[in-house]
Amino acid sequence: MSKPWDILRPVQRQIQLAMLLSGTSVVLGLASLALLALVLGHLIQHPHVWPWLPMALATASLATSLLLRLSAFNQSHYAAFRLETILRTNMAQHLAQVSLGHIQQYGAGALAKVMQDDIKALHIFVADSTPLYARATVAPLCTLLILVWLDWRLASGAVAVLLLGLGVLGLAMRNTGPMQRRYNAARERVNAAIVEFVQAMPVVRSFDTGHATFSRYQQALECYRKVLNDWYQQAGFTARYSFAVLNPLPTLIVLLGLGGWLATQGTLNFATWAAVLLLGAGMAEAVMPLMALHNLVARAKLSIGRIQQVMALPALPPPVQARLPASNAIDFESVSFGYGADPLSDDELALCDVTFHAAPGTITALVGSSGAGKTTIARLIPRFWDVNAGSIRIGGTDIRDMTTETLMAQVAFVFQESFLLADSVANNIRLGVPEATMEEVVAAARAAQAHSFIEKLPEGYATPVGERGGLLSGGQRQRITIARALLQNRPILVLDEPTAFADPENEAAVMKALSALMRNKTVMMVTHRLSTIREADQILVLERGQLVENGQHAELVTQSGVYARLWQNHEQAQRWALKRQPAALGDDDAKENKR
Ligand SMILES: Nc1ncnc2c1ncn2[C@@H]1O[C@H](COP(=O)(O)OP(=O)(O)OP(=O)(O)O)[C@@H](O)[C@H]1O
Repeated sequence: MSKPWDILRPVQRQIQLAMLLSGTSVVLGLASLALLALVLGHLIQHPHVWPWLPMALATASLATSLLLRLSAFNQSHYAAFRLETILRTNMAQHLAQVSLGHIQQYGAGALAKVMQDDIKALHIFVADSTPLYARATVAPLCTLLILVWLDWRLASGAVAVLLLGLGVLGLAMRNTGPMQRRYNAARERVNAAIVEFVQAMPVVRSFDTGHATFSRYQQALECYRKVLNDWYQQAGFTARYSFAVLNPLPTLIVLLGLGGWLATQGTLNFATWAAVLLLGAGMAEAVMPLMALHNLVARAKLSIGRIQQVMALPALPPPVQARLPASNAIDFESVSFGYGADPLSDDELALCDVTFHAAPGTITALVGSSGAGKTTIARLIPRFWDVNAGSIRIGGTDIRDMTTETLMAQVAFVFQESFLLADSVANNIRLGVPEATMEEVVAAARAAQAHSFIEKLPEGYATPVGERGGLLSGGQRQRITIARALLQNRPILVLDEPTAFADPENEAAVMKALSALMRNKTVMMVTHRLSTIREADQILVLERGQLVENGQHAELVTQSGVYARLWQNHEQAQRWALKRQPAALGDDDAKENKR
């Protein structure tokens, strides 16, 4: 991984310029004070001659100092905006290359937080801290040089106060490393608890009125308060003591006392004394921002670490020589795949030596118990992950030899959870086919059994669907996703439990929509509902990552294998449901009779 500050390289020049401007502004500010001291000395010696030139120079350098300070902040803010844009663009471009599996594993929420909060934190760091850093180092150093040049004895007095303040500051910051880490960890926990509390609210409330997540949030808050308390107790007193020492008053008292004594000894003239007082009073105070900067640097490093972690997510290797598929057939050949660190160890294999052929225009159903590997097969086709052994081919071409664009032009997906953008219904259907006309959108919606409910929405096709489609029901969201896939009209269709979140009323509509979508396509369909796959051209039965049976319903059901068992269970469940119905009716009748 690259060094932390490498991330600032694209705006390095601008940051350097901002620091140079800020440093020069400090020097000019000090020069204006030195000139004022000269004016004072001149007026004491020649009270009737107004020193126009030094006055004019002092005013000019003060004005230039202010202007430079302003433009230093302008530069650092421009650099921050530029850096923010560059990082967000780079990250978005990189994430577009990263396999979907890695993105899923990192977590959408965590990724959004890095893209949003950490890049923003870096923006604030570059905008505010860089000119401040130049000021906090250049100001005390230049002041010291001028003081030594003016009078080394007074300079020693001011340095003594500065060293005392720095010593106390050092004590206050002595344990900041571990403390800072504890503080950051506690802050992260509070943030995570807030996100969990808000995101899980609809689910959690129905179970425990939000009490459990709220108490997790409170615990995180309590831990945060404790860390702050400890930090305050450990460093608070010394920090306040160092602030008291570094403030201008102690330096002023030392310079006044020492200067007064030297003046009475006749070894210090008034003009020099006045200059030292004017310049030296602020010397110790000028280092104070260093403490805040120390914390800001630590926080910026944490943000940079997370940004670099995201940028280090491995991108899918591009094909050496891009090839096109010759047909819409899908072939798995001796595919093995594991999610773990040692993917090919037997314990970690999610798929083991899976081989099958799905002919163009046929429906292949994937069945098996939970965790058997059905979803893994579905997700390997769009390269959520790359296989660890064997190969997957579409139309005879290994999917690793296709560009992402070629692969995506072949395959459309409908997953359990349908993802909708916070946009209008029409634009959600158009996703991936932005040039589609309104007629085409409506035709797709009609075929997906979505037209009639869309028409009843307040603004029809222009109705916003809300964040992640939250204003629609599960079945409605699913039918919009199906309309989207219909419009995309890609020759291969991967369906992963597409009716999982549809209520019984919607399920029939979703199934009807799906049959329109599946027409003339090569379909891979993961499902637990065996009733929906009786007509499939082939059924692949998986058990613990292995393909144990392969055939049509009629033949598989007669073998006394896994499918026959699954089918028996399915039939039993159906009979149980049918038996329950009259019983339930009976219960109601009984209640009715009682009334
Ligand atoms: N992202 C992941 N990271 C690590 N392991 C995973 C991941 N996804 C699935 N697995 C594991 O891989 C195996 C196969 O999972 P898969 O989701 O393919 O099964 P499935 O047959 O679709 O199950 P279900 O019917 O419950 O959805 C399981 O042991 C599962 O725990």
